[in-house]
Amino acid sequence: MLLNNFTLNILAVFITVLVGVIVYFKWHLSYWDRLGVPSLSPVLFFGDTKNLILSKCTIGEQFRVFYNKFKSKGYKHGGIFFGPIPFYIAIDPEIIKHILQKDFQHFMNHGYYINEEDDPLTGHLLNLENVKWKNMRAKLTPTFTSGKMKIMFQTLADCTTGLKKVMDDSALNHTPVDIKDIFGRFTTDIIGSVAFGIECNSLENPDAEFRKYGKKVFEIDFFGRIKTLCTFAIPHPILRLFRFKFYNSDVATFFMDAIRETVNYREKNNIYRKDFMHLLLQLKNRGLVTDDEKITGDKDIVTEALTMNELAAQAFVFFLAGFETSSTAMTWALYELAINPDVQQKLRAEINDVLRKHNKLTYEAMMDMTYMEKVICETLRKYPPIPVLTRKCTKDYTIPNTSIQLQRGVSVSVPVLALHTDPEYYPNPEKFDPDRFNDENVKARPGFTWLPFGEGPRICIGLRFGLLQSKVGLTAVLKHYRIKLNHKTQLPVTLNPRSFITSAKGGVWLDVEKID
Ligand code: HEM
Repeated sequence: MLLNNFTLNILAVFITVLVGVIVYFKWHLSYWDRLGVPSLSPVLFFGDTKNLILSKCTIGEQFRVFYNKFKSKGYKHGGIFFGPIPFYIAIDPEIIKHILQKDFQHFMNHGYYINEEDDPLTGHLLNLENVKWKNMRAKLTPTFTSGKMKIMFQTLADCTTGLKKVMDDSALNHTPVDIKDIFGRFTTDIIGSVAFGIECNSLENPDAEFRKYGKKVFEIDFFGRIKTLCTFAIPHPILRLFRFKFYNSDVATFFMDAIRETVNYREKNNIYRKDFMHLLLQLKNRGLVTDDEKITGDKDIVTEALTMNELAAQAFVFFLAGFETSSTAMTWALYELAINPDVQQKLRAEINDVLRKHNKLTYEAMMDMTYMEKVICETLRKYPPIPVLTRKCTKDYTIPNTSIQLQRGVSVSVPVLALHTDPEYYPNPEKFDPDRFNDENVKARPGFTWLPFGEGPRICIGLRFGLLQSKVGLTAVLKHYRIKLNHKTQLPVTLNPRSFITSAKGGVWLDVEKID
């Protein structure tokens, strides 16, 4: 009898807690309705993102479903639940413009996890917030000017030798290439060289350590997904209290050691090399970027210099943000060129004309390739490597022309893939048509409807470099090889739901024919 009473009491407590939790979550899930923002039909635990959490679609596709649902009802914005987390979605380009540019002070941060003490590589530009971000952005901006791109160009062009060798082997042996893997090795070699000052040789040796760890950063397994969700769901001060680390320790150790070794070697031997690492060393030792070859010596410090950990985190983000995005863009470009041979031929004709005029591959030649630019823009439209932009609301904000107030701390998103495939802005969006980026067509479209690099003060700092290395890679391939789609490519092509970056499930496989 005593036991029965005890059991009943436990049961009663359990049911009360359960009912309490359910009531709380029901109330929580009515957050957008209470605010007056159009919402969908969120359910417990999954929110509105069941398909995404169960890996049935990509984040870009999931947000496109939301976008279409809100837009079809005439709404300019909406509110969804990413699991239990409320996310505001801007649909109307005018609202997007306010968020990314006009009212930037309210949306300055990405909201990603940062723990400089226990996980120093998280202290990079993409993650930094508020004043720290502003200062770091100001310091790094001079490293990405067109002048600096020009200086680095040869280091970048040198990596095409390895690329051609791999393509030659494929053409000679009639073996199809997994082009994403080849371009991944190409951009690893480039960024390894310009950001770390290391000859990675991953084109020659696919098992090179740099390639191995570079891939590992992007391979998000089950625990990686849980970790990522934690960084959105749990307040960051609590995570920091428990010394939560985002990057796996083997990855962090590899990159920290590689950077430390390069820094020590260059400082000890006063080495000058035309690359990002040289500019980062100037920032560390002199506090600013200059046009000379000095990395140490007189202290010209005008602002605070970078610490060793800060330098390492910035070199790391150049790698993180620079290799997979560009290799993805080049992969999709070749996929489209393989299935649109007329566009491939037109682009090759431009490459031949421009290279004949300039005699060799130079920075100026790359700038002259205007059709190439359009092909890349159209590729980034159809397949934006980063399909959704995110921001954190950092100050309460009244949405323009409404009385709705977004609260500080709420996550905000811009559904890039959805905008890029909206027939209102891009008629017949499935068609690959570089002429959409002719001057008159660009002018006819509303602004803030092409956002592969983001926009506003937080726009991709490496935009120029990303475009440049994509142009160089495509030029090196198309000048010497005709490409066709190999039957190993899974058709119709679908997006890989296990990747945050917009990539093809099963990869893109190409047959390569050498042009004499
Ligand atoms: C095709 C190539 C690339 C694409 C599509 C791309 C795309 C993006 C996007 C969408 C963002 C976020 C912008 C926003 O939130 O508004 C970003 C930020 C960033 N990207 Fe890129 N990126 C590319 C290449 C590169 C390269 C080559 C580098 C460096 C070498 C780089 C470094 C960065 C950094 C450091 C940030 C953070 C900027 C900040 O928060 O201030 N990216 N990129």
